[in-house]
Amino acid sequence: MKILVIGGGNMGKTYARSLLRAHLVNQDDLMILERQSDKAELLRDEKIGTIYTGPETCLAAADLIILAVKPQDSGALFATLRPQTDPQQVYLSIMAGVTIKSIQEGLGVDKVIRAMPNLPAQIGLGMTAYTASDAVTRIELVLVQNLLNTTGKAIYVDDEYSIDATTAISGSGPAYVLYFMEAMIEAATEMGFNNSQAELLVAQTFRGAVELQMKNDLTCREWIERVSSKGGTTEAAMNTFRATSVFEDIKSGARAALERAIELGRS
Ligand SMILES: NC(=O)C1=CN([C@@H]2O[C@H](COP(=O)(O)OP(=O)(O)OC[C@H]3O[C@@H](n4cnc5c(N)ncnc54)[C@H](O)[C@@H]3O)[C@@H](O)[C@H]2O)C=CC1
Ligand SMILES: O=C(O)[C@@H]1CCC=N1
Repeated sequence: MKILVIGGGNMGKTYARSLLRAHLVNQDDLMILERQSDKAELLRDEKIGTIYTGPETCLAAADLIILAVKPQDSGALFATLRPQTDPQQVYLSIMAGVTIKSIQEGLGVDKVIRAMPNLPAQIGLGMTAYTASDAVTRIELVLVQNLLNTTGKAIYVDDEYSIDATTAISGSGPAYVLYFMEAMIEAATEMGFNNSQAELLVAQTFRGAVELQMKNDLTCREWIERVSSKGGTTEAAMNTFRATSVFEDIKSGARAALERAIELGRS
């Protein structure tokens, strides 16, 4: 099976590297199409498959095509691919917002899987949700599931609204978490730690809290209670947080991401 990744940016490279690392494909069967020649040149140095800057020779040779360009670039991409697409090909899109219907219409194909991964896929700790058009066979779906599993965990969802909602939670979510980390790192440096001490204190705290939450069946609130001593320091911090709208603000941010995903699907 030959795989073509279109878009050699953050996510396209992540998929190419994961597929090779997991031995799901070998160098000879992996192609990357990256329109920017300077980026294409850097990709060639990485030895992650054969690199192309135009679709002419690579598209027809591919059985599975991963669409990893920005949603705003999808219309122009579809126009260049459409004359050479083949209905037997399976298209896996990771573009935020772009609907299965618009991919089918834009490319003149039926077999489309829409997935929403996230950046930790780079280190095998990604979270992906995916769904598929009716034309995708069970075997093709399992194949793509195996591919997604090389980047972390993956769940199948029934509808595209859930893909947009996944975008708002786990797709964009790493940025929310890193923003919280950034604030804590800044607080630590203001308290006198140097940058690397501050980063270690904060990163290890996040790692520990996440592992606790994932390995045990307590809720976040129950864990917060276990950290908080009556009249202690955590309580002082939590009371300050609760006196502000930070909790609701985080939810508003996630909702704004959902609205934007839906909007991207309309444009
Ligand atoms: N960055 C992230 O954390 C996540 C991104 N996504 C989705 O993944 C997609 C890619 O995102 P990134 O990798 O971050 O973007 P990026 O900007 O790093 O990479 C996109 C690449 O596509 C190339 N490209 C654009 N049009 C092209 C064309 N017609 N032919 C060939 N190459 C073309 C660009 O030159 C660029 O190198 C987006 O649709 C985004 O919604 C999904 C989940 C997480
Ligand atoms: O910000 C974005 O639009 C993409 C989708 C999820 C993460 N990055």
